Amino acid sequence: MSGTRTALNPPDGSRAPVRHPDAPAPGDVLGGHYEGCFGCGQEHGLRLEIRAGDGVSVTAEFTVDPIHQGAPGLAHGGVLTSALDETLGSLSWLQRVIAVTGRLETDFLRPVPVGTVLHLEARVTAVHGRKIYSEATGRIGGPDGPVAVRAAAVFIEVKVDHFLKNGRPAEIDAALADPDQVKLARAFEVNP
Ligand SMILES: CCCCC/C=C\C/C=C\C/C=C\C/C=C\CCCC(=O)SCCNC(=O)CCNC(=O)[C@H](O)C(C)(C)COP(=O)(O)OP(=O)(O)OC[C@H]1O[C@@H](n2cnc3c(N)ncnc32)[C@H](O)[C@@H]1OP(=O)(O)O
Repeated sequence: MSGTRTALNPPDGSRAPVRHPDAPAPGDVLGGHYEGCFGCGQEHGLRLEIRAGDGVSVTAEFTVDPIHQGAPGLAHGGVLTSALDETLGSLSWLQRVIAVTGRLETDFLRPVPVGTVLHLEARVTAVHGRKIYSEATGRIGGPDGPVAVRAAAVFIEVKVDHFLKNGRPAEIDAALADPDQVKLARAFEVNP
């Protein structure tokens, strides 16, 4: 097994993930975490609408449009990885923890034609300190269809400060001027 794979395996002493008591109910649509986000913003990008699942899991449907092509008539692998990344990132809502992608590995198992509705599912498998281990699949034809893409990831828990310190000031100032954005950031920081 390679070193990179090892980093995606929860170490000894990991704990099971815990669904936050105030997590959205299974089936509820999670709001986006930021309107400017390429993954979940509704004005541009992938416009993903993600729903809470059971346990610490989420689901989403991603329609592959012509702007998502890599080869003629087929989805670009980087776009599919972005859809997986966003779906995995939204597991934050179930745990009420802010986390960013540390490592993300995608297996591309089948080509995904334009027009496909990719059925995405992601879940947290384990937590070790600030490291959150998770997995996702994208299936063709329905939630039980064949797996076209599969990902394993480690997300790292961060505080709101991570964005305040590292983001470009223009966008940070605009986010801080938006009461809904500030309310969301506070809700994620208050964790029992
Ligand atoms: C007012 C504005 C508010 C806005 C936000 C408000 C609310 C938002 C709510 C939720 C949404 C949050 C996020 C967005 C969600 C979805 C979008 C999709 C997800 C993404 O697209 S997000 C962008 C891509 N992402 C990055 O932009 C990360 C760049 N990166 C860094 O910023 C640092 O690199 C960081 C912070 C990751 C770590 O830095 P650090 O100094 O804090 O921590 P440190 O290095 O000490 O690591 C601590 C432990 O993590 C292990 N560890 C670290 N890195 C690892 C790796 N790569 N692989 C495996 N393990 C790793 C260490 O081995 C150690 O493990 P151990 O504790 O066992 O020793």
